[in-house]
Amino acid sequence: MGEAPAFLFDDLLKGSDNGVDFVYKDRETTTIVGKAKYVIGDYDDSALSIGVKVFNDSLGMWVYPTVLGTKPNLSSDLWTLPLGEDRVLMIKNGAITDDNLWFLEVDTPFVRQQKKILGSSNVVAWSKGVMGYAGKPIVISGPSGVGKGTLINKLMIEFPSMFGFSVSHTTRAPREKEVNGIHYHFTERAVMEKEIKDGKFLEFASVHGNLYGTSIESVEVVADAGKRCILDIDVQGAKAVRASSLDAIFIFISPPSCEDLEKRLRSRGTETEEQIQKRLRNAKGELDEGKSPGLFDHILVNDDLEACYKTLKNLLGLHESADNTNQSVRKKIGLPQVNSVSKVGSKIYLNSANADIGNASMNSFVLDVSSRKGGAPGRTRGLDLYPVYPFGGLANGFSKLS
Ligand SMILES: Nc1ncnc2c1ncn2[C@@H]1O[C@H](COP(=O)(O)OP(=O)(O)OP(=O)(O)O)[C@@H](O)[C@H]1O
Ligand SMILES: Nc1nc2c(ncn2[C@@H]2O[C@H](COP(=O)(O)O)[C@@H](O)[C@H]2O)c(=O)[nH]1
Repeated sequence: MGEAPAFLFDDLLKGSDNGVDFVYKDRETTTIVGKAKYVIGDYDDSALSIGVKVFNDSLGMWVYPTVLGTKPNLSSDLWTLPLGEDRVLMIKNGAITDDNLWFLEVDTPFVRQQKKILGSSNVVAWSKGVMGYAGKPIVISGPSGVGKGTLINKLMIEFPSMFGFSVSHTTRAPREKEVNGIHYHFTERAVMEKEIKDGKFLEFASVHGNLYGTSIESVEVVADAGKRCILDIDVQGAKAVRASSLDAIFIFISPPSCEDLEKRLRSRGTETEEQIQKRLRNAKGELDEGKSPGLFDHILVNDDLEACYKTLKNLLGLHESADNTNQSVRKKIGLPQVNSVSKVGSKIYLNSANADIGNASMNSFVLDVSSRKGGAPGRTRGLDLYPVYPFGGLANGFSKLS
């Protein structure tokens, strides 16, 4: 039996409180967070996605912020409400299950970090809400040739529906068997630099003379597929991600010796002698940095490949060999057409116009955001949505996420 809502059903039907705003015909909602007023809607006829503008009190004018992350598609039937001091929750009425809950982050650690990078105080970021948890993203780092890619491939082959690879961008030339969009997004330096300036990257670094980076989209694409994201990035990138709001597990792969590392780089046969020397020189610094306190959660020595893979699986909690341990427990329930929204603590009560007091179980929903995790970049996980009877209690057959 669930917890009784701490209010009367009539309050729900009255709707708007706690800063909740609804749009149907006016085409935009207004939500006040702190001292700023955020207007969300489809006020721009030429746009394909939902627009955001902010009333800046100190300037006394409207500003159009840089909007990061995948933007929600247009909808003129929206609810918005503030969630704390750092984000706005947006509910798209009648949208498909995976597109109905969105968070506009206005002052989260990620947004603050991006404001610094972009040198602008007008930055916001969208993050799509998903039910349940997919496991935390995994950052795998270590010197070139240590076997990161080999270990990641083994995971992806054994657990294809659980893991997704974050496809990085790079300015280096493709190797013989590398495919654009699968191994990397191969790109021109000028294009990548422009995209970095536009705030499209979670992290980027100059590695062995080329530019490499993880775009926000590459992490989001994996999260959207309900998979756990694996990032293969260098130590500088790992540091940047550690400093970001991406809640990840950080694993450093170390070689048994520098001689073994050299042998592996040579046996791979993908680099020129000059490039091998450069990678080996850089490896020394990376091996020292790998030991930096607080940076990596786990350090694995990749001596015997099978033994190292087994240790990796154990620390990721993958004791079974079949791909049947999908940690994503996303519940797929659709929302009714919501006609009133009310917020009590971290629970948002959603009611349909068709609510029939006698049989309202499927018309009254609680969206519980108390176990919310993650956020931009990526997705906001850990949401729970369950139908309730108007005077308390969970509807039959549903359990709360715990
Ligand atoms: N434990 C191991 N023992 C021997 N060889 C290994 C081991 N692990 C990986 N290798 C081999 O070492 C070479 C380099 O491995 P891999 O390409 O996976 O390294 P990497 O860390 O991904 O390198 P980069 O950072 O340059 O992409 C490959 O030829 C691979 O087959
Ligand atoms: N900081 C980042 N480092 C990255 C990214 N993608 C890959 N890498 C690292 O670069 C080196 C070299 O890779 P290679 O494919 O040229 O051998 C290696 O250490 C990778 O981990 C990234 O997006 N960001």
